[in-house]
Amino acid sequence: MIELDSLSYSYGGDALLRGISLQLAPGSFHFLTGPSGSGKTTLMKLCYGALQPTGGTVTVFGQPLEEMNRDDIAWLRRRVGVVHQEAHFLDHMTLVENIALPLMVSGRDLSAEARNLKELMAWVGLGARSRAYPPELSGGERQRAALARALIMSPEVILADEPTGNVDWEMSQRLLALLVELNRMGKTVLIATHDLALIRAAKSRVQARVLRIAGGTLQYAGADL
Ligand SMILES: Nc1ncnc2c1ncn2[C@@H]1O[C@H](COP(=O)(O)OP(=O)(O)OP(=O)(O)O)[C@@H](O)[C@H]1O
Repeated sequence: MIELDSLSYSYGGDALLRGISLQLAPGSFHFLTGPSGSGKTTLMKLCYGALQPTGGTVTVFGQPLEEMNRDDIAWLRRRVGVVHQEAHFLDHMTLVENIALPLMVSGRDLSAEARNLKELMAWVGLGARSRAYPPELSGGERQRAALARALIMSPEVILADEPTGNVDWEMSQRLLALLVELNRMGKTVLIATHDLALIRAAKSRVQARVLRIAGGTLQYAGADL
């Protein structure tokens, strides 16, 4: 589904990532951990075509990233839902309008999607907050809204960058439960997180592989986590 082969990446100076090979198989669940600044967000960006590798290859849905044109990248973005570390919303639009934005941009008929949208809002527990404006949301509501927006195009893969970054333990468990449920529905999930307690909590719920980036390379973390 997403395959990295001997990937390296540099923002201009020394290589940040070196010789990284990884396969995200359909339906798999991965955590990506590592120190701050180790390259977790960068690795995710390489997985959805926001960055091109400086060495090695990234293949997404069977197509090498380097051969993709703008239309291919747009197609890829519909199939890969990204929950960004800092979710940005348009403050003058309601929450439901923000979440529906990707549908509008891709020219979908919103009236035909209304039921899906309502179900999605309810599923993330924001049914009653649909008409709220982004500045009125709590941290946990923003994180769930970011997840809903990543899901609106029904992606097959979900890449979530610190999806529980600014929320308390109870809310992080709720977000984790949503991501585990998505995985049970067959979606491929990768979560970047510093939160080792979250990873431990997930172990009883889902068969997850834990990856760790350190010193530019990727290792599978041991059972001591
Ligand atoms: N656009 C950029 N230009 C130059 N350097 C960058 C850029 N984006 C990130 N970096 C640097 O690359 C390194 C890795 O950043 P990245 O955000 O991928 O790390 P991370 O592991 O996700 O960090 P954190 O856990 O703090 O979010 C950092 O040193 C960062 O300063």
